[in-house]
Amino acid sequence: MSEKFTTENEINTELINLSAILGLPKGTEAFISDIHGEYDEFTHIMRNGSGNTKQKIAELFTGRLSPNSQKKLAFLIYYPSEILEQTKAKIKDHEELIQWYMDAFNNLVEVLRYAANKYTQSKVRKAINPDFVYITEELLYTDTSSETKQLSYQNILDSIIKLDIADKFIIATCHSIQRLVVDHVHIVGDIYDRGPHPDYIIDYLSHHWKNFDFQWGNHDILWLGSLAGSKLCMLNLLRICARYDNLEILQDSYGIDLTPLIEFACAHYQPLPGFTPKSDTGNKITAEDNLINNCVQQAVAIMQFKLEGQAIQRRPEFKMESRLLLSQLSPDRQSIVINGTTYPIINGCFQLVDANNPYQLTSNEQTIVADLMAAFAAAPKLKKHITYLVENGSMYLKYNGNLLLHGCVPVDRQGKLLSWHIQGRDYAGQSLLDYFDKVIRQSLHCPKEQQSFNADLLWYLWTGKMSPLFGKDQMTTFERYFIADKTTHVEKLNPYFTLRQEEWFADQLFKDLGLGPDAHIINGHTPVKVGNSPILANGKIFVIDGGMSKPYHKTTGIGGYTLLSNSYGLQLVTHKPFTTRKRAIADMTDVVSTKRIIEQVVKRKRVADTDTGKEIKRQRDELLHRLALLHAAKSQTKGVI
Ligand SMILES: O=P(O)(O)OC[C@H]1O[C@](O)(COP(=O)(O)O)[C@@H](O)[C@@H]1O
Ligand SMILES: [Mn+2]
Repeated sequence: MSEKFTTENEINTELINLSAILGLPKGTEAFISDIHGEYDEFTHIMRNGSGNTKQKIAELFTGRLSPNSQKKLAFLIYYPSEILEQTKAKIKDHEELIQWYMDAFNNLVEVLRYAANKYTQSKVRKAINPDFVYITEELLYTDTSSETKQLSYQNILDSIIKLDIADKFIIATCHSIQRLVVDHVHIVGDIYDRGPHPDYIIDYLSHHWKNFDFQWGNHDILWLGSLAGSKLCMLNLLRICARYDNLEILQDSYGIDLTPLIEFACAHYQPLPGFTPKSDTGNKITAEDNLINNCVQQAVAIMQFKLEGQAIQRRPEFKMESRLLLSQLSPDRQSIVINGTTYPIINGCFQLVDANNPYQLTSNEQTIVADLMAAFAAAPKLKKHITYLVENGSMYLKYNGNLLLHGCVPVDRQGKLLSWHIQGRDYAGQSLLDYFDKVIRQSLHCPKEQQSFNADLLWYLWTGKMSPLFGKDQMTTFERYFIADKTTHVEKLNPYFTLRQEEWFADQLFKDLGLGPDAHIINGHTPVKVGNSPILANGKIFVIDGGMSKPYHKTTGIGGYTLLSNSYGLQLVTHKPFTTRKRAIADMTDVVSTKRIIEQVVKRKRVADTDTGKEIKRQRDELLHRLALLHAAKSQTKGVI
């Protein structure tokens, strides 16, 4: 601002502009979590403004458009290219098509005007395709009550059709509406893993969306960690990619050559039932991919367990000795002793584990891991995406008085903050979150230090007991592969997850974390099962795991939840499971099933009541000060004369 607004006139104009913004209603924030690479489902939610567009259409058109026509209009806004194509294939009569275009223009401009009324004209202009700014503004701000204006409005619409830019205009207007119905998007973690296209999600956000932020999830940490020099993060993500039939993300999207790994895996391992990959797309996995995924998963899991053993021994402060499992195997590898109990081994694949030195990689394994690390570090698109995730993300975020955090704040059974002693200091609550945040940024800044403390700490963030992003006492990956007895698979959640039902606990957390009494905490991470409520602690804590991960639909029974915060309060949106984009368009299935009002404020919230408002007020004070200086200088000059 320092160079701008120097003359009295400029300052006055900006002061008027800022006051106008402060008086506008607060923009709508959407909270989405656990997208897990489900790009189509994620964009479906973004396209429908997390249910907001449908609501705006109903508010505007009930009594004028039938429910079915409202749905058609909504789908035109969500998927303009596809709906245009469908419509043109159906309507053969020219006159009828012209009428369809006219109706579409009018309806879309009306929705755009309604969505835009919360913003300044300059903000709306930024949401309009530059090719159509003039036309759109003419249509948007024309008062059609006068006869001459009506004629000019009609002429514009006629010209759009005659000039053959009707389709382009419709598509651009629909995109502008999509951009305006939600003002700010928060992604509360886990963009990566399991689903096919986290890469598209990052691309989409970087190209289409200005106002958003990420709070990292434990799965995102694996990707950040891989670039920060953690072999363990890389091996974990590779194993998950193979488990979910998604090695393509590495090979095709990020250009990482997995051929040596695949050849190695297929040469040393035979398919085993416990390593059968899960299909995320619903498509049948080919026999060849089945074999590759199965063997790669085994090869990588074994390297992971070996290097985990080394890290646990290297870092006694992590207190993870109970996870040293390879050394607990019987000499014949047919059984294992855990906590004094002997369990038979299933899916055993320990042929490359040296009984005398179980945590040592073979020389082939060492080469494979080193080459993969180098390939990850040299993949430009991966680097770009991860840098984007780091620069626009954080461990947690305080925004408009609320706290956004993927997992939990580690506490004991009484709800007292648990303290972690690391690198000579104690960290708890916010200082623990800040500590991890700092380490992440540092490690990505100097990613070369493999085996470094920071790299190990990133792996700890994935799987350690004091990790706010994981929030469980242990990750039982080994037991889940190799032991049939399900009691060994249990991962105990931190007491936070039970206590967060209680209002007193929420109030206490607000105090501990420096939040106001009207705050909310928004978490992701744990899928909400049917019958359980995502609204906890009397509406002070929300779990909005989007439940988008397809293999998890069985657990949740629904698609998941998102949360909206607008100028009137908070609304919880329930989504039905999403199948495919094609099916969603063909059946016009709006995945939004219900919208529940959680909290309604008596006084509508304005921009002045938000964090942006605070910044604007700061700017206003600076300008007022500048103006006072100008006035003082002026009166001094007058005095001299
Ligand atoms: O369903 P999968 O692929 O076996 O994954 C289970 C593992 O994922 C985790 O739940 C972590 O992932 P989430 O953050 O998605 O919960 C582990 O605690 C668990 O061991
Ligand atoms: Mn998670």
